[in-house]
Amino acid sequence: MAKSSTSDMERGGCGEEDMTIEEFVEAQAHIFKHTMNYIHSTSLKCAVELGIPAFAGNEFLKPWESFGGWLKGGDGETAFEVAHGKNLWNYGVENVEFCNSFNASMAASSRVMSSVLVTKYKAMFEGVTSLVDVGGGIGSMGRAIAKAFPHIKCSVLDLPHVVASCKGTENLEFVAGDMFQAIPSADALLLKGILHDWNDEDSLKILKRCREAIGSSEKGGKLIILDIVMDSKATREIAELQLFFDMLLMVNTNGIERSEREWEKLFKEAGFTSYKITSISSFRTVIEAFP
Ligand SMILES: C[S@@+](CC[C@H](N)C(=O)[O-])C[C@H]1O[C@@H](n2cnc3c(N)ncnc32)[C@H](O)[C@@H]1O
Repeated sequence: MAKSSTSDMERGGCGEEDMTIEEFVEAQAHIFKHTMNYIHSTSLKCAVELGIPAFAGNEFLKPWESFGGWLKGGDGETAFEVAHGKNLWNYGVENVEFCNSFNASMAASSRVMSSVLVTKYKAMFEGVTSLVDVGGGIGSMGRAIAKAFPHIKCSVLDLPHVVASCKGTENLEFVAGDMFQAIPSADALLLKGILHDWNDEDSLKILKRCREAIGSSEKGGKLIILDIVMDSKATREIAELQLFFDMLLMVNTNGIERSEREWEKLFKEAGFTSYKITSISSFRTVIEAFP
């Protein structure tokens, strides 16, 4: 769910034509409460996999106070920006403790997911000799792939302040950069929890850079995207959890959780011709996209 224009929101927005903003916020609060109950009832491992600890700090609670005003058309691209004066990624440049704690939570989530990916779904890496983890944080996923597949040359691309003190290994290197500007060429690009952080316009820019980066791969190249695919047939609990993440993204990053139809549209516009969806848990999905 992305922020609609003010007039859209005032008309009810978000496909709920006769909902007022107050009713909308109330409905979101309801989902939030149920989701918290669900998370409480799941294992710690599940909460870590979902990256929940990353969103439990004060920095992520404060934007909710600005949420109502922001929805009504307040300044700032996100409620996070209203609360902190900067977007999430720029805020991390100067707030080292916050940045470290966010990166550590993401790394913990990637540790849980990578162990499943490199064992149960190792076929996805067949024929791959080089891979870039785009927005790969401090390299938890990259390290697991480099270790499991020593023949794959792995790179982790992230913002300079994130990778500044990360050390590589024989087949793992860290690249400081901006995925909107350039992505190193490779047979495969992995994007975990990246595209859902951005609206369609920005996601398309990233996908076009990805398309360029795999363009010269002799093997044809592919993207391995780990994100959510919103599913209208999901159980109520899972649907609420997915909507909860959709709200977290709307409040903090101007991102969106997408349905298959929305993913497909983005892939087509970015020059990908086919894709394959594999559900790896009740909540998370891998989408392989091919040029
Ligand atoms: C939600 S985190 C996901 C991290 C990692 N993929 C994972 O799941 O553990 C998003 C990542 O994108 C990075 N990022 C944000 N803007 C970026 C940019 N312009 N270029 C490269 N990385 C960026 C952030 O620093 C952060 O590490």
